[in-house]
Amino acid sequence: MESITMRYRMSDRDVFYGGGVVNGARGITLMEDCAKRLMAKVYQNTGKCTKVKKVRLYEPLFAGDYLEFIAGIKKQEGNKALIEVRAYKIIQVPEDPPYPSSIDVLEDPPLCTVVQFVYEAN
Ligand SMILES: C[C@H](N)CC(=O)SCCNC(=O)CCNC(=O)[C@H](O)C(C)(C)COP(=O)(O)OP(=O)(O)OC[C@H]1O[C@@H](n2cnc3c(N)ncnc32)[C@H](O)[C@@H]1OP(=O)(O)O
Repeated sequence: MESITMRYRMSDRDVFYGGGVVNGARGITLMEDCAKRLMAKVYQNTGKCTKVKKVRLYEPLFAGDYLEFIAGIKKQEGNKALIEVRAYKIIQVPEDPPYPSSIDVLEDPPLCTVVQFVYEAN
């Protein structure tokens, strides 16, 4: 199955709420970028998103989190594709970091966000 992977570190620029919390829409925007890249890979054009079929926000995202986004095609019919993008937290900042650069590499990355997009290729 065709897929693409993108890694991104959330930063203070991505924070919307107090406590360093990133707004859900920021994660979804990055996930749509992944869906577009997958469309380009499969159809050689980015097409257009016609529907957002599912959005699940299972875990909050914070500045300093490293996310791994994985996009795959769940269903294809003609020029229509149902693309699912999953976001996993692979690294986070420890609660009481001994150094400003301290990180925790998560052995079992939690699934944070799932979005399904319906795309139509041009
Ligand atoms: C100040 C601002 N207003 C704050 C914001 O708006 S923050 C912006 C974005 N939102 C978030 O970051 C929310 C992130 N999500 C959470 O923090 C939590 O999910 C929650 C607090 C919303 C709920 O947590 P909790 O009560 O612990 O939920 P659960 O009972 O564990 O799970 C709820 C349902 O989801 C299912 N589920 C959980 N994890 C997974 C997974 N990895 N894969 C599949 N399904 C998962 C779980 O089974 C529950 O399903 P049911 O309701 O039982 O069917």
